[in-house]
Amino acid sequence: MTTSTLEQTALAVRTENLSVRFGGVPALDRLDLRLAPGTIHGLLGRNGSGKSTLAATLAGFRRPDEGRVLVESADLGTTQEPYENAVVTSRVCLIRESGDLVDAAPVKHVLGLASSLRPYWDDDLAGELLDRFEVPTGKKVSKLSRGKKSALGVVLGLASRAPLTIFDETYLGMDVPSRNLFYDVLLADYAEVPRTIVLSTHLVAEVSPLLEEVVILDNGRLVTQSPVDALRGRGASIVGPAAAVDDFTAGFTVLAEEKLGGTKSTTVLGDLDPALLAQARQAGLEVGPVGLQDLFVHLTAPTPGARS
Ligand SMILES: Nc1ncnc2c1ncn2[C@@H]1O[C@H](COP(=O)(O)OP(=O)(O)OP(=O)(O)O)[C@@H](O)[C@H]1O
Repeated sequence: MTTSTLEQTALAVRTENLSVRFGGVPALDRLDLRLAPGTIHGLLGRNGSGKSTLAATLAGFRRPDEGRVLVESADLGTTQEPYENAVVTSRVCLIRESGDLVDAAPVKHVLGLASSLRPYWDDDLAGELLDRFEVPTGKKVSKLSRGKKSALGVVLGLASRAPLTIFDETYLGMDVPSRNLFYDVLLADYAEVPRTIVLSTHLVAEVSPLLEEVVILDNGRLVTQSPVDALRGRGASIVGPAAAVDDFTAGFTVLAEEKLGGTKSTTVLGDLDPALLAQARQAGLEVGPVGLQDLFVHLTAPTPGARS
């Protein structure tokens, strides 16, 4: 399969009024989302916000209680729903933290199964990644450490080259060097074979450099969906002499503050117009975009009376 053919297959996803309930309690509450094809999306939310439920529903593992999930691609022809739809599910790869791996099976068999089931599977990539993550292919899955199980999940997800690939906290079990390797290989392979990728996580600071668009959930509801740049433009970080920073940021909603000696960095919410930017420069202050993590914490902060 050539790269241009693969570009034709990148799946666009949308949800309409999507709700999923457990025992009558909504885990997803009337979500209207759009995931652009050929884009790396961050699916962000605090614990219990509905990320895994959404990931499973997008992948066709769950039937919506209300509303629907719709996917389309240039080569699919028609818009289709993933649930109980083999044509769509062969194009979607969901890798969960649990791994969904048969513990008794040797790693080699898991790879053989993936290669036979996944139409876009790339054996060379799988081999290269297994080497780089040092996953022992002769062992049974049950004998792998947590980190190596996660690495195997990452290999399965990337080598599947599925038009919609979803990593649901897959890499949590991996140590920092392995996670960094994951981010590097993900970006490199995405550049080679563009597809729709969803990274579900609460490690916001760590994954933010990879993301092009984000969906933020809170208590099953959509807080915001936005390109990362637009989101980061919703605030600013002001750095400079502490007193000057305090003067300048008085009256703004402060998201975060950090002080080192006489220098302070304050992150504020709000649009800084050109006049304010000029004023900041005159006061010797540096103005940068807001960190995604600061915005995330602000946007998902508990509000009095909110459902727990
Ligand atoms: N199988 C289930 N049975 C009952 N309730 C469930 C089930 N799965 C999820 N829930 C509930 O649905 C809500 C959303 O859970 P979900 O696992 O989707 O959130 P999450 O954002 O992935 O959380 P985390 O970051 O902690 O993994 C939670 O209130 C959770 O308790």
